[in-house]
Amino acid sequence: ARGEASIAVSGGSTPKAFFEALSREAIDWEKVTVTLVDERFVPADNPRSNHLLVATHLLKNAAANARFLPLFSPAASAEEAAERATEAAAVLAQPFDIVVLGMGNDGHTASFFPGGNHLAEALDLSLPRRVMTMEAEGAGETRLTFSFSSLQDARLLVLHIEGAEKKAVLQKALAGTDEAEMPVRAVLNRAASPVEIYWAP
Ligand SMILES: O=C(O)[C@H](O)[C@@H](O)[C@H](O)[C@H](O)COP(=O)(O)O
Repeated sequence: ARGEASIAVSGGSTPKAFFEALSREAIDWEKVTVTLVDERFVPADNPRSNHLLVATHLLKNAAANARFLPLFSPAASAEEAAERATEAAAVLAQPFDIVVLGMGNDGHTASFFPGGNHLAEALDLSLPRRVMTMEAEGAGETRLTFSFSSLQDARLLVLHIEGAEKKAVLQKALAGTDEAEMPVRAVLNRAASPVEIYWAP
């Protein structure tokens, strides 16, 4: 419809089967830009890299022709890499056509972790679309993440989760409003776009 499309996907273990299936979809992938909701601040050859995950499971078959916009770059600091990613992402039409979020058992989504050093800022809708850094107890390495303002008005906003434990975590998130405790609540309660929840056993 617009001659191009963008999709921001999450990393972690949940999306692998989804990526494998999507990679075989016969669409005009050369008009699609794939990017990441968030990334670990590691190079693409590091097993913790979400770029590596997407390259392995999605950017192949029909989807090999898609454009990919990484968040990581070998900058002197995560902050510098975040600034570069923000500039690179600015060429994409806004809002994202599709955003696919995961959720951790601690109620994080993207890299919006409970206790994250930039969590309040990340969830502040008065701040512009950007890629920013995040550090938190449960995050492992420093993260690069799109802000909530970048993600919350996607034309299609999806929360993709699997298993009984995450179903219980989702129920707990839906039962409360404290976003510092469970940052996924920002998506569930304040996103401009309706959230389509896909749960598999
Ligand atoms: O970089 C990441 O890890 C993801 O973006 C993160 O937000 C993920 O969606 C959740 O941690 C769920 O991960 P699992 O699918 O592995 O449970």
